[in-house]
Amino acid sequence: MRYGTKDVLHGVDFDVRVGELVALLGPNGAGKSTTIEILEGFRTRSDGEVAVLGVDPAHGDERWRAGLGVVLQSWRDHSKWKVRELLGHLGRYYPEPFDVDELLVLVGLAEQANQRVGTLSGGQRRRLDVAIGIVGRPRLLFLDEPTAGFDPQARREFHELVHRLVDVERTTVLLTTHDLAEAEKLADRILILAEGRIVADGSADELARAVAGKAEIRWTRDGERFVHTADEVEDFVRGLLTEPGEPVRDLEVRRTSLEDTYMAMVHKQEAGEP
Ligand SMILES: Nc1ncnc2c1ncn2[C@@H]1O[C@H](COP(=O)(O)OP(=O)(O)OP(=O)(O)O)[C@@H](O)[C@H]1O
Repeated sequence: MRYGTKDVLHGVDFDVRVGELVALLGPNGAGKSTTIEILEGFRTRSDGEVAVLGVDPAHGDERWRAGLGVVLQSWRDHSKWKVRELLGHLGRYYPEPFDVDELLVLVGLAEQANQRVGTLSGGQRRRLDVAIGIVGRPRLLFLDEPTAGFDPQARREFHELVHRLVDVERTTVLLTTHDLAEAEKLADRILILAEGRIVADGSADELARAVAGKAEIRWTRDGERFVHTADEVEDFVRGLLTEPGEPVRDLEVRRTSLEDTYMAMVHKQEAGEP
């Protein structure tokens, strides 16, 4: 993808399977929004091939668009509407919308059904954004930094909602986030984008193993603290526990975190390493 004379995406090539939740990670300016906007049909690509629900987004019609869910911060324009009325109204634009009461329960807004949008809390408004994004029962949902600004409780509730959408509705989700714990918790697969290229593609575990297969093992024995890195954790721990001598205490096994992996992958790309 090129803006003017500047190429911002290079050979970005990936497939998302039905029912999969894929997280797109990357530093600021990596090209996440550009990628998502091309897939949503909001931005015309300068080159390459794209198919979303079997259709080129540059030529997607109304029916195609009805299969997509896009979560925008749209509530601000609707502050005088009551929650139930707004969802009922928006649902009429789709061929097979959610039943409004079912949707309110799904997103956890049943108690706020008759409240005006302008009186909802930040977390409740974000749930309403999601409800608006999914009112047409999309097959594919785009979530762009969905929990930015959430408190821990609202974040947890939002994660449960996304899990329900994937498990119960079989919705396919493409999510961007800067929250690595969120990606690790939600995503079946993680794509890391750096400088417009995909530098990693796999589950959180697979990515961690690709960077460093080792795990760090810590323990205390006879009042002394020990740290060791090992490839074969189970073998090492079994040996440790069956060794004669003082008992092992405070045993901890720490795998490479997604943050370690992410930093290593992005740094490698930025340093121009193969
Ligand atoms: N309309 C535009 N015209 C020119 N350049 C643009 C335009 N939109 C984005 N860019 C450039 O394209 C690159 C990718 O931007 P993009 O917004 O896709 O990144 P991002 O990964 O979503 O970043 P962030 O995490 O900051 O949201 C950046 O270098 C940005 O400056």
